[in-house]
Amino acid sequence: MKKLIKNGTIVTAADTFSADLLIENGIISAIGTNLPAAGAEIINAEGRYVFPGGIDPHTHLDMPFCGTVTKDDFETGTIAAAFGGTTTIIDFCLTAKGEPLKTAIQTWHKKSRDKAVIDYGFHLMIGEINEKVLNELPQIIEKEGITSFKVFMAYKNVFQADDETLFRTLLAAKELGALVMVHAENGDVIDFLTKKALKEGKTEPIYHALTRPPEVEGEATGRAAQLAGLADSQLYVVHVSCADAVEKISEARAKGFDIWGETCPQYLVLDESYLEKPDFEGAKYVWSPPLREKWNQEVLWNALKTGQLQTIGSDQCSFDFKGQKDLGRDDFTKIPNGGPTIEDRFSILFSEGVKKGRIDLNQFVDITSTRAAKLFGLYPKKGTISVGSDADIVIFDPEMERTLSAETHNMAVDYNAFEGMKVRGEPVSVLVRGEFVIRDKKFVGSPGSGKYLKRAKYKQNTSIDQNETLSI
Ligand SMILES: NC(=O)NCCC(=O)O
Ligand SMILES: [Zn+2]
Ligand SMILES: [Zn+2]
Repeated sequence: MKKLIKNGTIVTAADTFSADLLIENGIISAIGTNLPAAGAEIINAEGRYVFPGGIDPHTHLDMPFCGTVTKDDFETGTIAAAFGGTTTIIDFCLTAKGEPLKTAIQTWHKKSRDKAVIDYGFHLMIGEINEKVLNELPQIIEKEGITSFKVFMAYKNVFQADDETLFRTLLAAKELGALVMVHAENGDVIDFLTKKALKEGKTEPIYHALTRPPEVEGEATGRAAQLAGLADSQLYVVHVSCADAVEKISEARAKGFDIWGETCPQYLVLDESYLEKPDFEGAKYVWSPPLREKWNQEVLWNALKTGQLQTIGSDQCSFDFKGQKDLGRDDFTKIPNGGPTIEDRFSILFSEGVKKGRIDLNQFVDITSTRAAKLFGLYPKKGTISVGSDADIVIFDPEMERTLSAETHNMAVDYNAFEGMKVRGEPVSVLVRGEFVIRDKKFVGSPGSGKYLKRAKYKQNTSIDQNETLSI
């Protein structure tokens, strides 16, 4: 059905202006005033911002990890994402050594197909590089439209890949048109430090942070950047948590390397002291990389403002406190790493970023949506408000207040990492391809309505201006 969003303030990464928006067949068909209203449902957005739907480029839904499986699956996770103003996610498809990549992708399709309520794509984990993998990659790009690969430099004996694998992945990605993402922490050094800590009887959650100091993130970030430079390839560093890593990304960018960085809401507003909460509550705040000393937060905000970091991913990877985080009560290395963040990514960035003057409104849109669309081959179908784009829209009340809490959140987990935090600015209604998924703060979507997105290839050094229309 035709819809006309009237009287709102449209905000893109480049502009802020008052105009109406006509939606036909799921696409934005006109932007302007005095648009033809005949037969259209009128939606009044007076006093509200009209943003392009958020794109969360970093989620782990229904993912086996640390001896358990993340609590949120593609249904609960995408419903929560939609409440939070996100209309597209890109989830990490795990692979296993020796198993065809295609099998892993089929598993991820099965997990998501009948459940997602918003659109979604996959990044593909690369754990090994051999002839079989190299033969499969071109088809994965062409047929599946998966144009980003993920290499873990940490989680020794689980996901960690060696430098040869990373380097060869960078070379393959350059040739094939994919973006290489890295979890940049030195897994070997962490392995040594964690074993040493346990030997010394240090078992509490805080030792998770103390055995993964900023230097191990800075070192791995610098190493990955150098290898990307040597391969003349492209690199995206996920979940940047500290000044050491920002510095390495900035240095590499200053040399002209094609390098991008993402941070996450938890690193912007939480700090290392949370891991010291009594009664094992610190386990709720176990992320890798870990939360850092508070002063790092302003470094991250400043990097977003100045463009040294370009995106915000939730790194949604939720585990219940009871029954899952509990696994590590006597040994911090057994605490499942990750937390519930998919729902609050957008609001935290708006409230703490725009409302506190750390970033402006257009930067907010760029960081939460447009830049990820450009980097991951979705622009301009996704990530902006323009004629011909998918009508993925967030109608946002900039003054509405909410207190983040497990009692009211829509994620499936039994705690909220930001419990008690007050945010100002909230999505009121959210549309995906012209259909309401959230309407006046109520879920009205349906599981399985989310569409799998085949993504365009990465174009080196041009992603910022990548402007072609995609036929997906
Ligand atoms: N970040 C985290 O602690 N958990 C999710 C997996 C990952 O991204 O490393
Ligand atoms: Zn990671
Ligand atoms: Zn992650």
